[in-house]
Amino acid sequence: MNAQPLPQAAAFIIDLDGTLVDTLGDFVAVLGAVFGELGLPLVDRAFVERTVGKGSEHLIRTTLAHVGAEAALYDTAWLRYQAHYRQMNGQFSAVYPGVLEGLQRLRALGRPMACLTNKPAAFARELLQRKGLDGFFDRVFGGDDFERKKPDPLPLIKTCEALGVSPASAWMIGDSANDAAAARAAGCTTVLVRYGYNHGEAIETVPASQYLDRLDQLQLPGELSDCARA
Ligand SMILES: O=C(O)COP(=O)(O)O
Ligand SMILES: [Mg+2]
Repeated sequence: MNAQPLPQAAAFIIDLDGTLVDTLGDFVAVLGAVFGELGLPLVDRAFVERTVGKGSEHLIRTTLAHVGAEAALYDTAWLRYQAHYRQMNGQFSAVYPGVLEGLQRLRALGRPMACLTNKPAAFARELLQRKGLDGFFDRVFGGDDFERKKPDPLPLIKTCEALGVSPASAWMIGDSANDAAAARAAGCTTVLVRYGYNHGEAIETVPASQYLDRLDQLQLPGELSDCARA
């Protein structure tokens, strides 16, 4: 139970991978294609699931290190990764149950909405469009739009600025400790989904105001019961 009343949500900022779309299949397919071309061992799905969420550069570097490849292969791997990702983006991905309904409900509230991901912005915009989710967002920002990525608060602070709201009145909905750390440091309210990728850790180890099994189960102030609050 939390004695502090939850702030009203003046804006919603929502993560992409692991929150709106299950993109693990895309990451596994793209890494498989790149590592196959480079003659490197392939990594399994569980490894990729633990490693996504901190941007493509981090994923490639960590995967190269994991298979014992030379770090000097990074530049080639990054170029091949982008080429394959462009081809496969969204092909092995699915929108999570409850996302469409949840976004429709939030959109109907008439408050500004942004998608904020560590994925490169071009891939993020293309994926949202391919999955029919682009129309819900006033702004979409990716990992290469700002100087630093989540868990740094900068992307959230800049997104709030772009939406014209203060961080203290914005709600960040994500799937990982990365999202929560950025939200906490920016001063946003944190909501976490239980079904995404939290670096191999149980999501409820990460402090949040609400944990959701589906996006359409988000409870807004006025609807919140004490037990729904962390
Ligand atoms: O690491 C990525 O590429 C994407 O991560 P995010 O959408 O969960 O921020
Ligand atoms: Mg995520």
